[in-house]
Amino acid sequence: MGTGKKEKSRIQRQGKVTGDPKVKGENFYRSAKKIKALNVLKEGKAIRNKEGKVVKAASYQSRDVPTAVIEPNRRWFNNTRVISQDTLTSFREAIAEKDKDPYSVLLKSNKLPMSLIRDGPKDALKKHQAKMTIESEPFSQTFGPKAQRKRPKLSFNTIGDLTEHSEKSMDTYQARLEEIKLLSGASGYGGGLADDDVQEEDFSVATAKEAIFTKGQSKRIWNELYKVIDSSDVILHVIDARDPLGTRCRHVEKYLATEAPHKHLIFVLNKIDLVPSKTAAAWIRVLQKDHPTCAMRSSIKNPFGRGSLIDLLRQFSILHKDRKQISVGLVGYPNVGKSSIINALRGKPVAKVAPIPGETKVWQYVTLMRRIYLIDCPGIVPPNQNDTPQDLLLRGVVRVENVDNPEQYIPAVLNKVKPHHMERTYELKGWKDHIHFLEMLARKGGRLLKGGEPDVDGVAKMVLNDFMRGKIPWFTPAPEKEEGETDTMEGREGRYGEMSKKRKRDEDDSAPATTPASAGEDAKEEDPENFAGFDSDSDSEVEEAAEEKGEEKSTAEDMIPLDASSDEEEDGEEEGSDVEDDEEGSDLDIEGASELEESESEAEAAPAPPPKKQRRSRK
Ligand SMILES: Nc1nc2c(ncn2[C@@H]2O[C@H](COP(=O)(O)OP(=O)(O)OP(=O)(O)O)[C@@H](O)[C@H]2O)c(=O)[nH]1
Repeated sequence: MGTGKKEKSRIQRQGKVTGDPKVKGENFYRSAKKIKALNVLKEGKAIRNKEGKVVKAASYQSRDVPTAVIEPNRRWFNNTRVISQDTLTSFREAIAEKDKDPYSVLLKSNKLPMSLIRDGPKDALKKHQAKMTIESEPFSQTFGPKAQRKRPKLSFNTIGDLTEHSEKSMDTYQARLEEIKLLSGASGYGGGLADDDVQEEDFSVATAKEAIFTKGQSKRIWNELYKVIDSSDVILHVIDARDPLGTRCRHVEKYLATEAPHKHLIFVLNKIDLVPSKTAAAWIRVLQKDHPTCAMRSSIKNPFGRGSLIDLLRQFSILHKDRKQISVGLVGYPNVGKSSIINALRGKPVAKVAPIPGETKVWQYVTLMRRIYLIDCPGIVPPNQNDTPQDLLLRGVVRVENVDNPEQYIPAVLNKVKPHHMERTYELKGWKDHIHFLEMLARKGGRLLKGGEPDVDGVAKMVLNDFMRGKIPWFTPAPEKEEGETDTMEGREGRYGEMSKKRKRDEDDSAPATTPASAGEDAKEEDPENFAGFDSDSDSEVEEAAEEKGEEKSTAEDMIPLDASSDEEEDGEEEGSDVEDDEEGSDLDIEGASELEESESEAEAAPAPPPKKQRRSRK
């Protein structure tokens, strides 16, 4: 016997005609619904009185709720797990420990009850209590003569007072705005800012700054940053090894921790060839407490740390196997070497590198491997009221040629660099103050103005450039070691580092070395394997020379605007990059945005992320 359909066709086939509905097949079995309906009929009809009114309703007509005990069952609450308080506590502790550890990654955190872990029982209780207070406080306690709640102190009682107050504060605000505009050089809007731009600026800073000291703070640059962060799965925060705290951008760290905790943040301590290896190691120790940290010397010919960084990125790409590719964004202060890292990783000049800040104008994509894309971001400077122009200048944020009275920053340079390093670098001795130093230097180099006056301004700019480009050795010592930490700064006296013996020997024997290569020798001496120093024809030197000659610097020849349709270009013939030999494949391409829509001078001190839909996303 088959199913209804089969049975029907069998009957038809055999030519049997049957009127018997009981034959197995269609309608043979009664459904549960039908059985229920039949049972209702069995239970009898309603009892009616003589007049035909219902005295006792039939069971199917009754509206009484039947008394029944339902056995409780955990399965009612779908997808729940019941665990004891102890298990919850130990789970909470274990996960919180993993969550804090920068070296472990919590994948699929959305499947874990993270609110239980993050808020903790006490916080949750407090929140609940606060809510309850608001909800349960009776009207009489809140308002009226017996009110217990404190009244807010308002300086006005009527709506008229309020209007007057707001008008007054608007007037003072405008007056203050005018005053700051005058002080900041944007007076009469002759500072090159359009009327609207000036309106947009946040002049809440306590001290007026020259416009050039707001570089890297414009709304456009911060929009670029948020675009890069949005599009990246891994963020490489590039830090200058000479001033790790100064070039550490805590704003980005905080933003990632609160807004995008699923993105991986890695510190890359760049330019380690310019600091002694022990200092680099000490800073790595400090930084890696917060996030995984890699050390880099970004040179195409002689890089350091390239292999381990590529390995790390590969691990992240394996971690996100489900994705077609991962994007790695490089962010950080201007001139810390973001583009140089990209070039070092690729093993050839693909991104524009220059010894001047603000060379990268817009974000650009570079393919490292088939599954790993790199995104270069323009240098950003988090606005900080405590940062003086001097701090910003010495961090390399500002282009020295644009600075007025550069000699005013020389005392800070002399303060940061050990005197004998200055003496060796410039072969000078016995200056009384910074002006005397500049005059001596100008006379020595024959940099004289009309009438034999020393060109103090020009020499001061040269010294500032030498300071920023690593020609003058300097670095910030790492904080004191904690108990149990082995690496020390022994043998180094004072606040700032000593030159290595080898460098001293070299310089005794020959002319003073004033190149980054020589600064790199410090590290080389201490750890010859790791810190081989830049070659004499290193990037910075080549570029500097090119800059002096007015030549074009190394750039990506084939910069394609981001919006351009060619998303992936095959470029498998390049040499010198073992990245290309990656088993993943070798489709290498570069994309860059060439158009620069807005002027960078539009400084805005509030780098809040724009709404996501406004950011230009590549995805
Ligand atoms: N000595 C040394 N110099 C480096 C290193 N990395 C970069 N530089 C130099 O630092 C300067 C700035 O490098 P860039 O790669 O242009 O820096 P950036 O962060 O991209 O700068 P922006 O375009 O302003 O964002 C260049 O002169 C590089 O040669 C390094 O590891 N060691």
